[in-house]
Amino acid sequence: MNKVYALIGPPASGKTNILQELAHYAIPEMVSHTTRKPRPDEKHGVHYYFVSKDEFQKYELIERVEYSGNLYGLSKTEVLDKVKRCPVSMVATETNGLTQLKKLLANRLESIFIMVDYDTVIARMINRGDDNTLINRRIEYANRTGEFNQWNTANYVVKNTGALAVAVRQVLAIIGKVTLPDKVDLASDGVLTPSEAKSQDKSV
Ligand SMILES: Nc1ncnc2c1ncn2[C@@H]1O[C@H](COP(=O)(O)OP(=O)(O)OP(=O)(O)O)[C@@H](O)[C@H]1O
Ligand SMILES: Nc1nc2c(ncn2[C@@H]2O[C@H](COP(=O)(O)O)[C@@H](O)[C@H]2O)c(=O)[nH]1
Repeated sequence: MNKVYALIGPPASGKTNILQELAHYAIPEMVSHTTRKPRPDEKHGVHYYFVSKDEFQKYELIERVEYSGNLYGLSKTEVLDKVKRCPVSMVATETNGLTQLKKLLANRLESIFIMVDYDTVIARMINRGDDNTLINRRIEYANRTGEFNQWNTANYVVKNTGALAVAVRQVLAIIGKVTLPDKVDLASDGVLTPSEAKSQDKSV
């Protein structure tokens, strides 16, 4: 059964960055439509389909939300195409989107909560160039919709307060894309178990 993993969590927890890294492993992301203006490094069709409010109304969306004064939504075509074609696909969404996707995808969908603390969220939003009004709106939304507490209900939790690569590796492990190296034969490597060492009178 083809699976979809939703990355959820507070603003600036790193959902977008993690999805960008996963793209290097050929793990596709469902691209949503938004009326928000692109950030400096964002590309149309990669991070979002950036559209006007009028255009936004024309798409057949399976879910939509107003978030911080902008509209966001996933088109039916985008979701069904990815579910049909891709063994694993990813999506970043806020709370309402997750609820809608669960209704549609049922047990094809699993959620991964990207956990960061409050202070880190604020610092990253300032660093990202978000202004104070936007930061306040996003924090208010996150508090109101329980985005800091979704670890309670998510299928998986990944902490993203250290190196991004660590969080990415954990997500890869959850979605079954990390293969373990071959098991090493410790005896043939000259490493002794404690009982072997004792029998050879070597301290360990
Ligand atoms: N592990 C990390 N260490 C340091 N900075 C990070 C880490 N992960 C992400 N960031 C930075 O935090 C900021 C927010 O990341 P990102 O945009 O991926 O978060 P997001 O969860 O998608 O946010 P939003 O929900 O607000 O769109 C970015 O500037 C990003 O570079
Ligand atoms: N319900 C939906 N939420 C979405 C969608 N695309 C993104 N998002 C979430 O919105 C916020 C804000 O994103 P930003 O890129 O403007 O900072 C974040 O939580 C995203 O995960 C969507 O199609 N539907």
